[in-house]
Amino acid sequence: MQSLYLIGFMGSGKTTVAVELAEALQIQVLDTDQLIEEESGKTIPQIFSKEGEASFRELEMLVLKKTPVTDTVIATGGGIIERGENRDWLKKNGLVIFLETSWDEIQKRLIDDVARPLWNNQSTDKKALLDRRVSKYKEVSDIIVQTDGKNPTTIVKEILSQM
Ligand SMILES: Nc1ncnc2c1ncn2[C@@H]1O[C@H](COP(=O)(O)OP(=O)(O)OP(=O)(O)O)[C@@H](O)[C@H]1O
Ligand SMILES: O=C(O)C1=C[C@@H](O)[C@@H](O)[C@H](O)C1
Ligand SMILES: [Mg+2]
Repeated sequence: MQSLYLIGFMGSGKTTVAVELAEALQIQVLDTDQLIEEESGKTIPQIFSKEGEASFRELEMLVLKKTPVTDTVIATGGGIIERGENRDWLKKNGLVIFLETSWDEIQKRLIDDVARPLWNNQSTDKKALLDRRVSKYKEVSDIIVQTDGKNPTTIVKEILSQM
């Protein structure tokens, strides 16, 4: 089967849901953020602080294009859709699932987060970033699941019912 790519904003649950979806389908799971950290030998906050966001986006594109296009669930980073090249690649190669999550819900989920450099950057307007990205997530998605107030098991069931 075609690989399943989970997309959505920080805190939408891509990493969490990917594990459970892969388990349900009995296929492997990958996460582009984890692959970037493994390949670079650095954490995401280190890459952002030492090399900058542009360098992170370059690594992210290279990692995305190396992901297996069959039999895998792949959690992506929240900004994977920022590059047109990535959007084109996702549309061509994957079954893309958008975990749509409201601003209020995202704020609740990430209240204690310290690992997401953009979330923790006081000069970034996160609400504006979400608003700007929503149309890009929708542009590439084959399936959209609303996640507010639902647990990962329910979200997985809804994904499977739409496949
Ligand atoms: N459906 C859910 N309901 C409540 N909390 C959730 C749900 N899904 C994930 N969470 C929690 O929200 C936080 C963020 O989840 P997760 O890391 O899976 O998001 P993500 O979409 O992978 O974010 P990122 O884009 O930064 O990688 C975690 O603390 C996780 O436990
Ligand atoms: O939304 C984003 O731009 C990001 C989300 C995370 O998954 C990581 O990819 C990184 O922290 C950037
Ligand atoms: Mg994640």
